[in-house]
Amino acid sequence: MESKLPKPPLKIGITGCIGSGKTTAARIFEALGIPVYYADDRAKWLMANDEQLKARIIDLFGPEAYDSSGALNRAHIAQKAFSDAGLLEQLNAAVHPAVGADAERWHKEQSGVPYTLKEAALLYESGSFKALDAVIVVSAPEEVRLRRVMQRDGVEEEAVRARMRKQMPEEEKARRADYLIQNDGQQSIIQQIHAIHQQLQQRYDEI
Ligand SMILES: CC(C)(COP(=O)(O)OP(=O)(O)OC[C@H]1O[C@@H](n2cnc3c(N)ncnc32)[C@H](O)[C@@H]1O)[C@@H](O)C(=O)NCCC(=O)NCCS
Ligand SMILES: Nc1ncnc2c1ncn2[C@@H]1O[C@H](COP(=O)(O)OP(=O)(O)OP(=O)(O)O)[C@@H](O)[C@H]1O
Repeated sequence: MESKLPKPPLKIGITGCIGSGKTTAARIFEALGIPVYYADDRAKWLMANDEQLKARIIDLFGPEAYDSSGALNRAHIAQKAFSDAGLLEQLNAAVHPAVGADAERWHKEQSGVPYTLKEAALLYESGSFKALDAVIVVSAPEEVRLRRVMQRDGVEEEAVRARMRKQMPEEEKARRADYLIQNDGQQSIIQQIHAIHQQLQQRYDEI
């Protein structure tokens, strides 16, 4: 007898430059019932809990990379990594494959939904977009992004610009996007997200 397995969900990514609003947008998709993998958060969890990754981070950043309770010293790592291109490259090379494998495991556990979302700042830069069916890019002008992050994190302009310099330019991401959300503060992202959600549901139905 022919058995019909339920179709696995599509793998969709959501990305954008620092402060574009990708986490804000991902939370709205989550409210529509879509499971979201938050790569930045998960990366930090893995960096604090995966013994092999921890050993590599101590190699790169010294024992100060963790405090006495074993928590990740984000400020120490950020200060060193974003001012030393070689070190950032080595950090990325250690963290990105671990996150990629973890995201794959997570996706396999999801069912009964038309698609899942992987929210990550560096989907294009890390190459992990290749494992996805489509990518949504959240876009906002640089000055808006800068202001939002300075306000959200209480940091100086230069700290944000140091991260901006390590990311693919906004225009390039927008050009590559399968779906684009404009989050310049002028147009409603809720309507845009709703429209993309419907298109993705349709895409799943047509597989
Ligand atoms: C340096 C760390 C500890 C700083 O932590 P912090 O809480 O301040 O930032 P968080 O991880 O939440 O990232 C905030 C934003 O910074 C930018 N950013 C983070 N890592 C990178 C990177 N490797 N390259 C460029 N931009 C980055 C992104 O826009 C990201 O959304 C952390 O960012 C890190 O470990 N980064 C390297 C691993 C990585 O690439 N993680 C992100 C995706 S898997
Ligand atoms: N349309 C908007 N109007 C006003 N504030 C917004 C809007 N979108 C996002 N923000 C605010 O801007 C800040 C950055 O948004 P968010 O954290 O979602 O960006 P992100 O792309 O995930 O950033 P990062 O790359 O640092 O992880 C947050 O404080 C968020 O509340």
